[in-house]
Amino acid sequence: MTDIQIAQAAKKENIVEIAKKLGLTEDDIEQYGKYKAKVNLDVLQKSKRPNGKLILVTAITPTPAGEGKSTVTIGLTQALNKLGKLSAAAIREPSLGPVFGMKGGAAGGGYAQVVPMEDINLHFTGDMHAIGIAHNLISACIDNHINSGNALGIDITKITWKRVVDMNDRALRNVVIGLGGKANGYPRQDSFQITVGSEIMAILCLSNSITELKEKIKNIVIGTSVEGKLIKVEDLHIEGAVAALLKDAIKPNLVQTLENTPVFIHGGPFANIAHGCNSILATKMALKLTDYVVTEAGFAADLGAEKFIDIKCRLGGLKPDCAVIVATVRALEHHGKGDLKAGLENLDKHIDNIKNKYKLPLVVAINKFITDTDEQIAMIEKFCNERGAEVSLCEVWAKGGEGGKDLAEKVLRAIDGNKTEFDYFYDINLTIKEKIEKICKEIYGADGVVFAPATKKVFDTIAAEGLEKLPVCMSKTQKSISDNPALLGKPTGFKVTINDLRLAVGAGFVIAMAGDIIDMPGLPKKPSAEVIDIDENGVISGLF
Ligand SMILES: Nc1ncnc2c1ncn2[C@@H]1O[C@H](COP(=O)(O)OP(=O)(O)O)[C@@H](O)[C@H]1O
Ligand SMILES: O=COP(=O)(O)O
Repeated sequence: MTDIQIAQAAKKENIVEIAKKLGLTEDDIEQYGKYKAKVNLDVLQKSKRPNGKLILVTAITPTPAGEGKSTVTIGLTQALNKLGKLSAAAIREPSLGPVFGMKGGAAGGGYAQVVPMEDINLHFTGDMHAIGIAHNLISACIDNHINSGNALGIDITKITWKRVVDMNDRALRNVVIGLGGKANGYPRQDSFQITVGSEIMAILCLSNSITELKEKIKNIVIGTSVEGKLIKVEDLHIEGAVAALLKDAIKPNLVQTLENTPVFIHGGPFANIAHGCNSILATKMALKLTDYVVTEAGFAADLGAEKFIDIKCRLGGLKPDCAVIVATVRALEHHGKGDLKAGLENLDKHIDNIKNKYKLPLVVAINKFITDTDEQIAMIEKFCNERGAEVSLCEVWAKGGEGGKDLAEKVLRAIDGNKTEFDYFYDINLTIKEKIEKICKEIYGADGVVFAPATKKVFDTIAAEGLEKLPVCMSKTQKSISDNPALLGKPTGFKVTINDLRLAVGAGFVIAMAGDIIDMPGLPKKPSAEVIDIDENGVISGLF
């Protein structure tokens, strides 16, 4: 059976029953049909439970299909519940870009899925659309302000705020707007990014309250004036309207796994162009209501995990208790150019980073595919044992929670035996340049960093505006630990090139654009859109 067939055959429980497992009543949730709900933020104050433990699921450097972080995250929370532990997953909402592109959905796979998967992978509860409209309201107000006399003196060649759409559409990377004469405004170059790369998405994911959400929106920098002054959303007096559009989106969503265990889904930033983690609010809510929260951060440990620690945990006051690194035979063979043993060096680097840089106890989860042989699995297990890394053969895709019990037991032991004192990877008092250099040298293994001439002006602004103490959001390819997609395995002898810096003052970080990373993906030659369909009864097919 395909993922969607398994999901559609699932025996779902009414979302009120799932909420009850968390000690929530119908007054604590706002139902979106029988199987979806939003959870009211006051639950965070009402729950008197001590915080649960936080487990981060990350991965080795993935193939384009992904190596199973969402699948293992969902399977692990299913397994913990099977062991009698009250556990919830906290994951990101899928973007329509990959759903209609190549990668497919992000609701797990096999017998480790969140349901209703077609809702979750399509419009869900509308958060992605709300985030997009909130973002584009700012864009419309910028052009309207300029068209109405430009009292702020916005330099139309230095507007850094783009427009968004939640779709992979390369044709929108560089556009000209305002054509057709005076009645239509004024012509200027503009650009679209995919909604999940929007600073509004980051703000929604990194806010601890609606008050903080509004404050962050006020601080969004949209560009500079002709005198070089930073122009912020508050200068346009629209932060209230932008926040109002997010009145429902700010509330975390509650759904369930195939085994009727609770899952929070909230926010969906990619981890190559953005910080790659689900929201602080959903994670805090899950921690308040359960004993073990399993969350995931996008792509590999050099991207999502680093930003989970240095951005999400730092801004949310969160402390992870254990990390799971998902490894697969196919990805390791990919890194070894067909030679699994050679590809193990990629796993080696990620184990080193998590153990010695992020200082977290870890378990390697071998996400078993039906094509894997016993010899291949044994080779990975032997490598981990020699490395002193705990390892578990994870079969949650094929067996659901039952296939994740060994992993769950090893994670519980790793948490109980954890003696390390968690700390962020870098000192926030370093300069932005020092933070970038520390990440590139120690996490990526670079010999050094080259800053393109275009970054100098931004560094000057960072210094002049007192922004040095912000965290850094590294934006780079997910295909390599370096900034060069062609460098597989554990690259050495390379430098990282920072081509651009962007001020995400609202979200609270500086984005460092490394290599040729772009924030509007394109569709593949054969997009998944060609196989997705709906029948007369409204049954969707082709989603995966
Ligand atoms: N063990 C497995 N066997 C077969 N397919 C799998 C397995 N694990 C994951 N997949 C599939 O691989 C794709 C990526 O899995 P996903 O969990 O979304 O990865 P990630 O979250 O790391 O991107 C999905 O289509 C999923 O169904
Ligand atoms: O941002 C990317 O996330 P995945 O690794 O789940 O595709």
